[in-house]
Amino acid sequence: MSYTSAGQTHTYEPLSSVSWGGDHLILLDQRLLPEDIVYLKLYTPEEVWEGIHSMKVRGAPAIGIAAAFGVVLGGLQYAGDQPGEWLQQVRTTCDYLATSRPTAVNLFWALDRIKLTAEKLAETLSDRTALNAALLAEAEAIRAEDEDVCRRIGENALPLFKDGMGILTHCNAGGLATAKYGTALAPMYLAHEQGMNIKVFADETRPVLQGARLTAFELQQAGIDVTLLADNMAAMVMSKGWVQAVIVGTDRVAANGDVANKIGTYGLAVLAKAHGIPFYVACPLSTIDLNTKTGADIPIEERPAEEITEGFGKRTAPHGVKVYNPAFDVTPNEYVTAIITEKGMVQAPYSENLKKLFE
Ligand SMILES: CSC[C@H]1O[C@H](OP(=O)(O)O)[C@H](O)[C@@H]1O
Repeated sequence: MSYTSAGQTHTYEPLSSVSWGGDHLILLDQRLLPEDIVYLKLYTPEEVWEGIHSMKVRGAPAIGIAAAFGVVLGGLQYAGDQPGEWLQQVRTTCDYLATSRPTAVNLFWALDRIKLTAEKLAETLSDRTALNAALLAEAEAIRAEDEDVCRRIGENALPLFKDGMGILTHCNAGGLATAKYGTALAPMYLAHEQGMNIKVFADETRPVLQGARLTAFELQQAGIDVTLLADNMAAMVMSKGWVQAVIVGTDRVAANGDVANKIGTYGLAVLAKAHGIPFYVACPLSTIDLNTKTGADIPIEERPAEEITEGFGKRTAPHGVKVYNPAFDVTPNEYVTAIITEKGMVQAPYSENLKKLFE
């Protein structure tokens, strides 16, 4: 990727969160960013499950991509010569990886897709090597398609931006959460490539600090003007007139347009409405789940208390204190100005307009 500043063209290669290493999955351990860049080699579905569950890899599309390669690792573990047994191994691996995290629908979308592919392959192929090679090709396709989809989301969201605009975002919906470019951050990269001066305000996003550790890192690496905020500062920044748009990613959009995203998003949407600021959600169609009727039906992950009580490398709360640590919240569709996808922008009435995306 590249951008021009002061007449100088700068090129850089953004970090890749998930890639295939021939017979293993390569994961960038996002828990260690921004201080340490550590790539892990994973050889078993169990390692992939743990990588997703512990958030070494995180972000809805990236989770789905990692899980797809995890299923390939499961297929490679089968040593027999019966396609039916290989298929059962693949199905068992899919069911296992589906238990790694509950909210991001891309996990289940990717697992369903790779399982369906395996079922079709087992009808026509009998050689184990051929079966595994074809399943790997599907996982690679999921990854490659996500990169293209994210770029198209960026292109569709770009018209919402203009020179000098202040944009606030929450958590990390950047290249680290996807195959490349990200969703909410994709238009920021394109705007910057085209010489547009945007000012991004990134919420730190407690308790896992994806905004501080990942979004600020990504945007600084790209030379984009980014200001880091504590999560309690958004209202003041909006009241100063510094923000003209909020754009976030999502982990699951319900059929009625309710949006599950990182905890704190709902509050931002209410603040944006109160200040007359548009609130945009950027996502691929693989994050829109028409089978989930409303936000009330979206499973919300609760994570360990230690994420809150032991941040910053030291204890930050008394032992034994009760902790509530939901990783996501749901923004009702009436707070969502528009949802930007690879197929274009969708606005209310979401129940009918989201359905049209799949027709
Ligand atoms: C482009 S999906 C990004 C989405 O995923 C994040 O959750 P987590 O870091 O817990 O995987 C967050 O909700 C982002 O908006």
